Amino acid sequence: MSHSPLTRETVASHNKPSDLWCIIDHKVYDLSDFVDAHPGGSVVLEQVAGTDATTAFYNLHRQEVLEKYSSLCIGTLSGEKPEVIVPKPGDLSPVPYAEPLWLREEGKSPYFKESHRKLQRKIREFVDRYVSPEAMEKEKDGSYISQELIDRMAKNDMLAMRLGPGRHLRGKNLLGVVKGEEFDYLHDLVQAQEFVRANSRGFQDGNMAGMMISLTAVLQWMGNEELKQKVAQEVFSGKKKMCLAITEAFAGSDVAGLRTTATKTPDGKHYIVRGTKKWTTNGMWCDYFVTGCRTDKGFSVLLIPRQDGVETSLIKTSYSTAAGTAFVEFNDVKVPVENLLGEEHKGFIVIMSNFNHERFMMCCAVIRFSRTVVEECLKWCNQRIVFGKKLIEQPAIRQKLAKMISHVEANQAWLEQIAYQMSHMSYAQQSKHLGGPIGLLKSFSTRSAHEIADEAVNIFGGRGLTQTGMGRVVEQFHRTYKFDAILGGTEEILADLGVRQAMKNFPKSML
Ligand code: HEM
Repeated sequence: MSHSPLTRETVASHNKPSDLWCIIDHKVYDLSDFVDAHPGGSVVLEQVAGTDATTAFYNLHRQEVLEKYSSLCIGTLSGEKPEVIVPKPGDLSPVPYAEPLWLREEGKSPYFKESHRKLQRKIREFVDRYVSPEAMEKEKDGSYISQELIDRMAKNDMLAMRLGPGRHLRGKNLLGVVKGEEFDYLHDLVQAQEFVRANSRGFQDGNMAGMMISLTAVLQWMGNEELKQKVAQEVFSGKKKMCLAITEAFAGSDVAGLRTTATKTPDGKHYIVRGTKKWTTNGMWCDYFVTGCRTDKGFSVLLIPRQDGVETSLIKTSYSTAAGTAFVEFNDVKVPVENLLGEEHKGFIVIMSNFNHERFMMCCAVIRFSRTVVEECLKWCNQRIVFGKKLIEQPAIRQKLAKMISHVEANQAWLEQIAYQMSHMSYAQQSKHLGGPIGLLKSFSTRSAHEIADEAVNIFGGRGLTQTGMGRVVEQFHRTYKFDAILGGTEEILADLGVRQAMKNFPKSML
């Protein structure tokens, strides 16, 4: 920090490549030692040497660049005040439409009560402080989630919370603001949407998505109570990791086409599992695989611990390898019969039982990520100057934004309504009445994501195709939104499910 008062005149005198200062948002930056390291080159900095470069800077950079390089700042201009809002961990975004309506200062909601608001604040701060920095790093270098973050989440019951409401939360005081017994699907929506704000799609799945879709099967269907408690404790405490291994190269949704076999040993004490699985999220580092197998009279689900004969290799997909997506091979793996989940040959129901929750989580996520893309576009359009005016001043751009905002708000409203219904229905009622609507919402919200990604890239131009800099989030969304359209049931299958379920409940008489 400089000790003498900083004035615009003093800054103007530091206008040479070897002595280069400039002003950004009323703050003075000494760029003399940074000129040669600047990713945008030295020439552009020399062009603004000694001047107020605020407009030029925000036309090309994200605010986070200034936070990263804060050491270059030597002080604030005497008598002036910075105007740019720098968010603190936990803050809501001041950008219109960047938060769902219920979260805005003026926002009311028939659904969200004080405990939802309290939980939202706690999780936002946690994500800003601990999840986002790691997520950005891992998304980039493709390495896996740290044990430190897993431990931190486990300590705060966040792993258990992410399985949704249920008996596993009994007796817990979640983040000190919600009793486990009171945690409903609106709390669930809150936690899911807050975690997505780390804006790292591969890491988002790398952050225990495998556990979210597999441990439920163990809790609900494992017959041996002692083994169930042991495994649940290991996973909720973050000591062991679990994933769901159903899809194969041969078959995805078509379970009848699976080729992994589980054959009982003559003494009836074990199964011998042989086969392969593909696109197993988190498979690279998991200790347990909830695995779909063909048994002699049908389909069965087994909890397979990692052991000799289980091999995992990394599959590179469009998102980061931080998700740990694996090709899994079971080469004559011996599994005790106690590890069977549900009844032998009746495994379909075991797999089906978590579909609604999984898809609901995916809706929460893709709708929240779509909203962030809208926020990015609004910020960019307000910041970017082309043909002498801000992008937002172009009517064609405003049309695009209007469409994107409408998709997000409509989907969020539908999502909240479904979460409310889920909170007031038994598991059986949910299965009967909500499988279709959740399927339709997932299908529709990923179609919306398609529209939003398309418009966002057009708005950002080349930056929407560039993995660093201003368009980073838009580029990533455009590259990865298809994960939500494919995983957990494709758009077509889910749209069809929505209509078929409606027809099942159709009155018998002609209307
Ligand atoms: C404190 C001052 C500055 C810092 C720390 C800084 C840092 C950076 C960084 C990290 C990048 C890489 C892209 C990104 O992450 O956004 C970049 C790119 C760039 N910078 Fe700067 N910069 C500064 C000031 C300026 C100014 C004043 C100008 C121009 C007038 C400028 C022009 C550019 C250009 C043209 C690029 C390439 C951007 C693109 O292709 O989108 N920079 N800068």
